[in-house]
Amino acid sequence: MSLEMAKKIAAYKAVDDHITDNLVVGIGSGSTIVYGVQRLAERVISENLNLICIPTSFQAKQLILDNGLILGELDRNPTIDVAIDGADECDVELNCIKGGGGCLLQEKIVASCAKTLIIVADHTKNSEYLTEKYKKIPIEVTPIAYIPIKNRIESLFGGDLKLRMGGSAKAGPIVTDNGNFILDWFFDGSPTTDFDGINREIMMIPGVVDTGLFIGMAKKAYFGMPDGSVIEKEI
Ligand SMILES: O=C(CO)[C@H](O)[C@H](O)COP(=O)(O)O
Repeated sequence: MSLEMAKKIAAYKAVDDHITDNLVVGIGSGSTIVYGVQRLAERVISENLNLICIPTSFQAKQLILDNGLILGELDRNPTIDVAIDGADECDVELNCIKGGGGCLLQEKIVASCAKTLIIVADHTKNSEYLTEKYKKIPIEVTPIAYIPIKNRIESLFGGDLKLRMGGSAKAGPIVTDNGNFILDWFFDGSPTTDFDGINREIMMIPGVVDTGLFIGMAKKAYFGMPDGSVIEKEI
């Protein structure tokens, strides 16, 4: 089974297991959630569900609108029943690295407002510990502070921070939905690395807006497997 199909079966199962009528639903960002929104839209039509969807990015907002779902906002719906989102890596305790798509800030805000955060991913994201396979931790920063933050993190913890560039699609650095930069921290952790402590220290550095370390936030993860099965991990 292709990676795309693995993403799809994970997202479909998560939506089928967790979505019922009259919920406020957080909609994540990335390629896997696209299938989740497809399934939501199918079920809204076939079961006449009443759902309000809260986006985690410009992409998520467009997905909600393009699929004919009801767009909500945190001002009106600050409590979210269930948020469904992808991840770049997810460890045995369901701690995650997110932000590969550059949307980590709104993703973390929405996750923090959700009673339940569900992760949907293909099997390549399922790890023992963070940075086992995915070797970078995205950090959203205020543009004027990116060099001091880079220097500070490198001297505190080592590794190498690189400003995420737009490549051929954009000259210069990418700018997030919130007008910030992303520093990708290339860092090799181990099963004993204290990512919770590291996250807390990084969050204290002036100019850091948020990190892609989602510690203790997810309750359940669905991983689509090459054989067509879906592995479920729950805390
Ligand atoms: O955190 C994210 C975006 O900021 C995504 O959820 C993460 O990158 C996973 O994306 P995909 O579903 O494409 O693998």
